[in-house]
Amino acid sequence: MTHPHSSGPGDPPMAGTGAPPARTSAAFLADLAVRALREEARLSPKPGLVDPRGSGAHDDMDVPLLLTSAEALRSTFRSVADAARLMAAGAGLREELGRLGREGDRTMLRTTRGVNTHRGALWALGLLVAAAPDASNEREAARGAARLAALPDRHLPAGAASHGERVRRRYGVRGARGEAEAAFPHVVEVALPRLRRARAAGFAEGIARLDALLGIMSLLDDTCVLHRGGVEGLRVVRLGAARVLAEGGPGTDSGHACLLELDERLRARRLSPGGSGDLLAAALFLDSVPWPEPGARTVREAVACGR
Ligand SMILES: CC(C)(COP(=O)(O)OP(=O)(O)OC[C@H]1O[C@@H](n2cnc3c(N)ncnc32)[C@H](O)[C@@H]1O)[C@@H](O)C(=O)NCCC(=O)NCCS
Ligand SMILES: Nc1ncnc2c1ncn2[C@@H]1O[C@H](COP(=O)(O)OP(=O)(O)OP(=O)(O)O)[C@@H](O)[C@H]1O
Repeated sequence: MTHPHSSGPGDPPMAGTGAPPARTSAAFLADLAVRALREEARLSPKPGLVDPRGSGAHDDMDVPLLLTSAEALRSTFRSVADAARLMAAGAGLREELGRLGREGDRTMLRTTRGVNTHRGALWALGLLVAAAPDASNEREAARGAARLAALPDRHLPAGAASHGERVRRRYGVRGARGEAEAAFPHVVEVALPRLRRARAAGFAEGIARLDALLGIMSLLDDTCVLHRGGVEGLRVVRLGAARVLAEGGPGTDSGHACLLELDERLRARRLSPGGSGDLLAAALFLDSVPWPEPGARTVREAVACGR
């Protein structure tokens, strides 16, 4: 039996006023990235994550804060897309993206008064926004993003170790950088196929997105979870998500009940699968890019009208 309760896409077709910008313009790509963040935030019920029902496993975030943060990052995504248009995909662009990403991080923290709402999402979406115009499909975009991620950034500050850095050293996982350098396998091989399979099976969009999120959660070495709950916490998240899927997924009554149980468990243990939330947003972004018809070479070339 299918389950009707879940909220999904909530945005009108295109933000802004007047005529839509050219399909590859920086403003357009930034809009797709911000929209992906908004749609991830509004999707419900997400286990352990912030959603319209509340703060999930967090005590410093809610949906309005995520939406404000997403909007504040619009200009960063726009600058990222502009830089990618003007510079060849090499070391210079990598360093410029690093600079813009760190500036975006500061904008986020200023906007949220110090709360890390979107660090991981900015990293993933920033790289994908930079790579999308020179790709003809989502797989190529992920590979372009991986090439950028793997280039050295001489200006990366040596400062205090991040949570991710500590977790990587302690548990030997590769975290957000590893996911990008591997061309976002949890986005391209897990989330997008699940999204499409669930849609093709007739599930509502919100169910398809939850199914994609659970698919990521069941497999990802999420440094947010490892930081808060260690290996045992990661086991709870991964097995819990796999169980929801084994019960029939979020679109069935038993899968839905199992999902709500998992949500309670994650909230009680303060386990937030933030990395999975980021990668769902990355999948929604790639899913929304108007890739050219087969035969045309890239998004950029497919659209004659320039930026
Ligand atoms: C790579 C980043 C995310 C730092 O990662 P690090 O693990 O050291 O830091 P931190 O723990 O603070 O954040 C990592 C975030 O990634 C997400 N995440 C966690 N695990 C994973 C995973 N396995 N896969 C993907 N994302 C994950 C979570 O949201 C987490 O909060 C990034 O902030 C960075 O280095 N930025 C530099 C600016 C830059 O180069 N930007 C380029 C694009 S604009
Ligand atoms: N819906 C969501 N709810 C909460 N976090 C999300 C959501 N979507 C994505 N995230 C990601 O989760 C990360 C926040 O996780 P978290 O608060 O655990 O990080 P932290 O600041 O490193 O750790 P801590 O809060 O334990 O000090 C952000 O980088 C963000 O990109």
